[in-house]
Amino acid sequence: MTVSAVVKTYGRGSAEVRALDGVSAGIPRAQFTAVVGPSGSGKSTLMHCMAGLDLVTSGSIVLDGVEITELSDRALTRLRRQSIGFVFQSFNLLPQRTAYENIVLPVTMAGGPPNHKLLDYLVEVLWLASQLSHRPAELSGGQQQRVAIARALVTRPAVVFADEPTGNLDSRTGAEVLSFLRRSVDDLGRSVVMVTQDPTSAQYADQVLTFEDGSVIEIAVPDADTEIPVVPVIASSRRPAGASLAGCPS
Ligand SMILES: Nc1ncnc2c1ncn2[C@@H]1O[C@H](COP(=O)(O)OP(=O)(O)OP(=O)(O)O)[C@@H](O)[C@H]1O
Repeated sequence: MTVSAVVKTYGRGSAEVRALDGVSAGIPRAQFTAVVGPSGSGKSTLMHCMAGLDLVTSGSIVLDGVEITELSDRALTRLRRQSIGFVFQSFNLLPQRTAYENIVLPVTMAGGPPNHKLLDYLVEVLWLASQLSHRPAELSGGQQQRVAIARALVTRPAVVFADEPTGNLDSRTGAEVLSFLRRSVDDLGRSVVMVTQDPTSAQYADQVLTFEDGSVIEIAVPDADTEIPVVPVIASSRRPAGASLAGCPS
């Protein structure tokens, strides 16, 4: 995904806010990109524009060769359903549906059957086997976020956008969630873009875009040899060697 000279303004005249002030950045395929910066610097606005949830004022955003800023509403909706997965701070699960129904919802809404090999894999690595029949209110925050990650990955999207995915979790549970996002890059070849205010979360990323006042002021590549925090079961290195998904359809 390539973002070129993107400007996004809200309001007019003296009330105009320039949320994005000519942002350019590459989002490499099958890599984990973290977007960091102070509150109000434009991180969420960029993510909403990249996900086709908000229109740019000017500039270009290309996903898999498609200029998404020129798509119709209908085409954008299709793009979001087929090519984009979302993970939100507040989980956004449907309260009346079970964990299983929430996970497969994007596939059933598109009229297709779920890919059972992928589904089995997601349920196993996200430790959800014993929670599938539970409703969200019966799950912990970490369990709900793991359901949301499975839901985001079940359509095999080109990009997963995660907006403060650990914001409502304690640090240990947050580390688990970050490890799962890391694995969705390493094991399933997904591209992940995560907005976060937490600098330690950015340690899980391959590249870190730092925002200030609507502009990217730094693009950094964290040291690949840096150890990231250890969480149970999941390996501690940036590229976990254990429990790989060999043979799992990506
Ligand atoms: N719908 C909107 N209408 C008007 N102004 C907006 C709107 N959305 C965002 N803004 C403004 O655009 C700027 C960037 O906001 P944005 O939410 O992208 O920042 P952020 O870095 O994601 O902040 P936070 O970390 O607090 O979520 C801010 O000045 C914000 O007030």
